[in-house]
Amino acid sequence: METDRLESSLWVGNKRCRAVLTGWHFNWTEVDKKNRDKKTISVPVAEVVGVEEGRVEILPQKVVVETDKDFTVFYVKRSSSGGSSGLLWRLGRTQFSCLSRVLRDQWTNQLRTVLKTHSPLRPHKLLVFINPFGGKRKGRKIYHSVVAPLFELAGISSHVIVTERANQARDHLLKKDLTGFDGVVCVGGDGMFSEILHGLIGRTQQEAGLCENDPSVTLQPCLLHIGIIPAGSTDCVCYATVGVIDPLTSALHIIIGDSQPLDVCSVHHASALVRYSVSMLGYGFYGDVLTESEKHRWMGPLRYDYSGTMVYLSNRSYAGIVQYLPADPLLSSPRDKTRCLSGCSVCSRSTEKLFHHFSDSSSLYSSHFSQYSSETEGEWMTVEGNFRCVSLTCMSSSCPRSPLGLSPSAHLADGTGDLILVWDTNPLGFLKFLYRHTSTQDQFDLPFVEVHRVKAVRFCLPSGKGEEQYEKTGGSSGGVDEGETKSVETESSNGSQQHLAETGTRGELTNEEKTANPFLCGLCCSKSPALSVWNCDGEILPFTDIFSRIHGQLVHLYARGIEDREALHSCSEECDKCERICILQK
Ligand SMILES: CCCCCCCCCCCCC/C=C/[C@@H](O)[C@H](COP(=O)(O)O)NC(=O)CCCCCCCCCCCCCCC
Ligand SMILES: Nc1ncnc2c1ncn2[C@@H]1O[C@H](COP(=O)(O)OP(=O)(O)O)[C@@H](O)[C@H]1O
Ligand SMILES: [Ca+2]
Repeated sequence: METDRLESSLWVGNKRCRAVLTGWHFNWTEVDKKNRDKKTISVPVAEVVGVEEGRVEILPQKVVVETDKDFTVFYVKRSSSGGSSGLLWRLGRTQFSCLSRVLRDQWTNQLRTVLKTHSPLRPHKLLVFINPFGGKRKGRKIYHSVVAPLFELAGISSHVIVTERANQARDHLLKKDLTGFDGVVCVGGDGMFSEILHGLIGRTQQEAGLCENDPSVTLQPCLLHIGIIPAGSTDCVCYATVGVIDPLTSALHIIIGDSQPLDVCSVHHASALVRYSVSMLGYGFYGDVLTESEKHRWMGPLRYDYSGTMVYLSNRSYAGIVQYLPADPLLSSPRDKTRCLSGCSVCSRSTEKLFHHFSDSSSLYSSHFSQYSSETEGEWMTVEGNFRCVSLTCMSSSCPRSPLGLSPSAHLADGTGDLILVWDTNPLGFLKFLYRHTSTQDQFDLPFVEVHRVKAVRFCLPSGKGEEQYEKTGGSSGGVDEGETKSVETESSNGSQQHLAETGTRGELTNEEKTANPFLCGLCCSKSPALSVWNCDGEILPFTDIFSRIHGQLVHLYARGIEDREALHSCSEECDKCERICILQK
């Protein structure tokens, strides 16, 4: 790396500094200070955003003062982020003065060369889709005032498309020429991200000659990276992969070419692909919340709180049979209280398994489709009963509404998902479950909740009951069968079934609770199970019977996972102890 090294005196304001550029870091230290006060500021080359000749400002407005001996370096600077779990990134800026123009040019050229050679994933050309109607309808403004100036500074050229209809971005990615693009950026919410996801996965499989409808196929990972500039309602994918909802932070992750692999869940019905999901595939409560919220789109992001309250008050439960293929319990567990953070070791181990130790996963799933198959890898579990909700998430699905998410210990890229089963319970119990999502209290530590780390899931309505036998949303048509039971079974994948246990419906009100709260009793005792829909990352699915499977690391985002705040020093300004520039508050 010695050829990349450059060292000289530079001035920052009226202070003389010794500046050193190696292949990995750009450091400057004030030289005239007494030894103990000496402070080195060190910026990893990977986090340099851009270098400009002269004295330059970019945000909030571009101001350039052209001079011969000055240059300005822009880089990532961290700051604490209020209530969110991750770190906010800001644009750090330092102006340097040199003794001569020749030295100035040497610094700017060398910095640019090092950037090119040591940050291979930085994008040069991006395809940007803006949903002008997402969230609070600020997508266009956010892109043009915050993101575009930074892309220009970083020398990224972008082709911008403001969408005029739903699915335009998906169709573009499926059909149009994508030559020369390094990545695709969506400015919008989870729905917009989902369009990009479908477009890119579909395009990649088309080009690889693979059939997406076959659930046993090992899908081809997408080469183009996806960037998300949050401008939606839930923004769960952004929050769960970056830790904050902040367009500037996300733009900086895109510029420096961060890379975060992400698991994707495919959803099939009757041997055809229905959709892909990354955040939440939810039946019951979340399905009904989505159905209700679509009627109130005009409320913007608040529609979910309003609809959530309405659906909660309607107090429904939903019957179903859930089958799941557990993941290896030795690798991790949804209740191990760990969190998937930047550089997560569970995800790294899974990268090795997925890509260096190639095995044909089709045998795992084919057994479930072909009853004649003799494959016996994995053992399917079966449960049946009445649920408040059944959710599958292949990441934590944290969002501002729920800072730790649906499954706080889920991993972004471990090739598994977490299946959360909330059995029918009394209204107070279910409220407790929901409310725990807003705090650090464990939502799985309730007697009517189960969570399983899984590789695949199947759901269907109880046998003999067609959809027509249920009331679509919330009608009450008689009492719950008093002696109702749920059953837990295992099924070896060659088809034989083995009965394991039988337990009564959980979560009924105790007599004391009934006396104390006749309203709740009235709410809870009069409904028969209802029929719901699947909420797949904010889209309603047209089928209730589904098969779903997790595809490890199918796409890559311009992100790096949530940075651990504790791992950074708590310094009040630029800090020589950190490898990074941080401005965390004490
Ligand atoms: C009492 C407080 C309860 C708070 C419960 C919070 C649970 C939050 C779980 C969030 C999981 C998010 C998964 C992400 C899904 C998104 O892909 C997807 C699409 O997003 P987009 O519109 O940005 O495109 N979003 C959604 O489907 C929204 C799901 C949101 C559910 C929120 C439910 C709020 C419930 C409020 C219940 C209040 C009961 C009060 C009783 C008096
Ligand atoms: N120009 C458009 N007009 C109408 N719908 C659109 C347009 N562009 C995208 N969409 C759709 O809008 C839906 C919601 O978008 P999203 O950006 O996720 O916002 P929100 O988070 O508020 O739901 C997505 O499913 C997307 O397909
Ligand atoms: Ca996962």
